[in-house]
Amino acid sequence: MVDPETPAVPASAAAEQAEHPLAPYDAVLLQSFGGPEGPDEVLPFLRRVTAGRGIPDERLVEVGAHYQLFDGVSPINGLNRRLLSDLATEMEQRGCSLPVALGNRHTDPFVGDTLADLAAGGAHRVLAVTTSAWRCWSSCRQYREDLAKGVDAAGVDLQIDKVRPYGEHPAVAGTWARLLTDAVRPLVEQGIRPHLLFVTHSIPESMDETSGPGDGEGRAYSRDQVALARALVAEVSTALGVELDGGLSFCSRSGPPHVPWLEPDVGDRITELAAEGVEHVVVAPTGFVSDHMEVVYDLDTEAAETAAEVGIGFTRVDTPQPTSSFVAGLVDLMLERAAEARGEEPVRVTWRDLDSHPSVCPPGCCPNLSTAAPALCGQD
Ligand SMILES: CC1=C(CCC(=O)O)c2cc3nc(cc4[nH]c(cc5[nH]c(cc1n2)c(C)c5CCC(=O)O)c(CCC(=O)O)c4C)C(CCC(=O)O)=C3C
Ligand SMILES: [Fe+2]
Repeated sequence: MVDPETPAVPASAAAEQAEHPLAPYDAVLLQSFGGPEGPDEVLPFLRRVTAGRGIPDERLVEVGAHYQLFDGVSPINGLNRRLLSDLATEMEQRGCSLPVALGNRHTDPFVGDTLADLAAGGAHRVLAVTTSAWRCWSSCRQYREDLAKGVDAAGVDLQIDKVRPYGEHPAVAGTWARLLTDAVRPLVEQGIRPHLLFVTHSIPESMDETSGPGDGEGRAYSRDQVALARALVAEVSTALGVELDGGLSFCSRSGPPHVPWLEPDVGDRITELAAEGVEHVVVAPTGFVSDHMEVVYDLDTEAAETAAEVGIGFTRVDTPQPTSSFVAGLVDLMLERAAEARGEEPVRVTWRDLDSHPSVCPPGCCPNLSTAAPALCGQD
């Protein structure tokens, strides 16, 4: 019997919404850095990235030349478009489809424009997922500042949360373990004992020292990544039944020479390893989830050249992003964050015994050392 008082659609729609696995969110923002996609886009991009940052002009010319080697095209935007579509497919297959859109800091589509679009499409609560997995101002809080600026610029009323920093999640750490083991296995089978050289983006010492919660020990950026490097060395050694050696190094230093940045530089480290008698390096850019200019230039071009010069073998491990374990893992992280937003206490999965970190950044987390700026998704 049909009750004429009962609206047929709204009630079931409401029930369906309440049961949506990603509730309370109604849209997902994939948040990234952006990169140029043609020769004419390089300089404007570099000017935007370095505006007010005291990067010497020589460095801009040098970095511009790296991009021009690839016809001015960074791999980052294309890979992000692919990730967007992979995420949409995975979300659909797992019954948690929502609008999902890309918003960049430095190239179109910019975060503010994307947030305006999502709001115009009816979104109220947005879940942000950055393409940067680690904790420091540049890799975490600056994205939170982008959200605050974006909401302001768009003039929209959106509540935004973000997934926790996720370098230790199986999406990243577990995927690296598999990719690295697969890269090392054939070498070990040939009797080679490669050195496992992990690489992340260098940052100023001061940014590393202040990374992590304000009341913590600092150095969250380098400590988390050293912890991953150690766990991966142990994992690959066990998996292949050999005792391998390895450690973390850094690429893409910029800024004035008198300002200390994290070291050793990957090229210097390769030279040192060759002098120590190492015959092969396997380079895993664990600081990045996908190929960026830093990976295709600083590693595949420059570091590979250094290895050839000093006469040692060089293998670069693929980055996690195109794998199904990475894409599925990001969706797991989104579901975890949604459960937290509903007041549940989901298990925080991490790879091996690596530590996880809060989804809502604690006060003073990864401060902006030049100009304090409002940021979303934190307690301050
Ligand atoms: C920690 C970190 C990440 C990882 C986290 C994340 O992914 O966000 C990252 C990512 C990226 N950095 C990128 C490009 C650049 N970064 C620069 C400058 C800087 N990066 C820094 C740090 C980081 N950067 C820092 C402390 C500076 C100094 C000036 C400043 O404090 O801002 C400059 C200026 C020229 C130069 O000095 O090299 C460029 C062109 C691209 C795009 C690549 C592409 O096109 O494929 C991506 C993904
Ligand atoms: Fe950078």
